[in-house]
Amino acid sequence: MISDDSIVALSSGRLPAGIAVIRISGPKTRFVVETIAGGMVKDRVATLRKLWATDGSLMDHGLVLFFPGPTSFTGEDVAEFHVHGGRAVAGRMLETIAGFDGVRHAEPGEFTRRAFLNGKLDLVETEALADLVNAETEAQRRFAVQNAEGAQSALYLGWRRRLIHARAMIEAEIDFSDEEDVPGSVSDTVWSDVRAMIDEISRHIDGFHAAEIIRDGFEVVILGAPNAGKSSLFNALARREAAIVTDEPGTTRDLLEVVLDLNGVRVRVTDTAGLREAPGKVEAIGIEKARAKAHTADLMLLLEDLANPVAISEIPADIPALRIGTKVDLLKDQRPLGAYDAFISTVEGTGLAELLAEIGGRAAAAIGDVGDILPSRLRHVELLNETKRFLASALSGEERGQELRAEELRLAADRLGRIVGAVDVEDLLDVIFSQFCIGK
Ligand SMILES: Nc1nc2c(ncn2[C@@H]2O[C@H](COP(=O)(O)OP(=O)(O)OP(=O)(O)O)[C@@H](O)[C@H]2O)c(=O)[nH]1
Repeated sequence: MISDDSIVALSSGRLPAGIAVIRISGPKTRFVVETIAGGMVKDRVATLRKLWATDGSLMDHGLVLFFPGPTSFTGEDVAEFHVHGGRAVAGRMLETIAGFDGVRHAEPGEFTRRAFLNGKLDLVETEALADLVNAETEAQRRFAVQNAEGAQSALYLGWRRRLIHARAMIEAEIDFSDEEDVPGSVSDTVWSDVRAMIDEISRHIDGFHAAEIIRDGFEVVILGAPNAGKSSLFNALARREAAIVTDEPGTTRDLLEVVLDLNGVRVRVTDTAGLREAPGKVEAIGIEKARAKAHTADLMLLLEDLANPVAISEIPADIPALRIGTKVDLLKDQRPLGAYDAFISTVEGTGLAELLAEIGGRAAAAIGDVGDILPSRLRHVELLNETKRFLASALSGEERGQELRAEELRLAADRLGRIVGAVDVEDLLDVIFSQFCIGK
């Protein structure tokens, strides 16, 4: 599909910078290059040219690259101008190019949208490309790059192919059921493959939590009685870990969050209000929030002041926890009573590096092998669950007859097709492309 209009945008980052890359895609690309660069350049070869405005004045001196469609990123003619990364230079270039008849400024994600519409990328690869552009940690980058290269799509398309094959076999069996030469075992083979596929899809869906951790972070919640030393530990973790990704705003007064990058894995640590029978209303709300937050944790750090141990109650039993004895410096020669997983002193710095290593190890274990192919969006999980439901229904529906079972296989394959965008996805496009920045 070739668009009528051409689009232009600044495709590189914030200015000023060493170089700014201005990209144009669409039918007017060739004409714009000829006009601005004083003639065409060789396909796919970087060429240094003087760049002229339409009034004949010199705008800059830069590299020009021309990628003829359909073998370009968008599938259309595409050109890039690599100019000096000053605001005025980029501004003048953009204004000049967008001033050509039939050329306009691009919407966010519009280059990628054209690539999708021209069959250069499927929907899952498009989502992975958005993840790659937004990746902040090494795990996020590794996860996104393999999916952008098509690993996740290949898995879904593989299942879809097997289902299409299964359906063809069942339909052949229906058509030739009177004839002697269709062996009865065909149907057995088909249904045992469908059963195997249900297991494979279930295992794949189980990996979604790992994908969520890669993307949103491993959730660590610090809990303990008032004065147990929670805020001191929180501050120490925030300061000790050099690679803080962001200090996320939007946290409430009583839940404070810091985001760490531990060996390439995003880890979110939340400090909570001290747990006790609250005397006041405001504190009671804070304590409620702390308890609610504990339920969403991947790991709880349960802090107890060794000099004044107060065990905390009503902690979720099914969430992994580390029981941590704090203020170990105050103990001097006494031995701590009770079983603790770690001892720390934020005053002397004892035990903090070990604790960080333990948290980092657990976060890494939670995401498993980054090479695993996981569903990366809730959208994928929902469609995979529908696929599974149709398959389970087809598998157990012997009494309904082969025609209906074959139809359920078709519906299952259709859901897989929707994940990669091979079937009917118009309604999703605006949502997906709004995740991109302008120029991508
Ligand atoms: N000696 C010693 N004192 C500590 C240590 N950690 C914290 N404290 C002190 O213990 C007191 C309480 O520390 P916080 O970190 O504010 O404790 P908290 O659990 O956040 O307290 P709330 O906000 O009331 O829930 C402060 O006076 C700290 O200076 C430590 O490792 N050693």
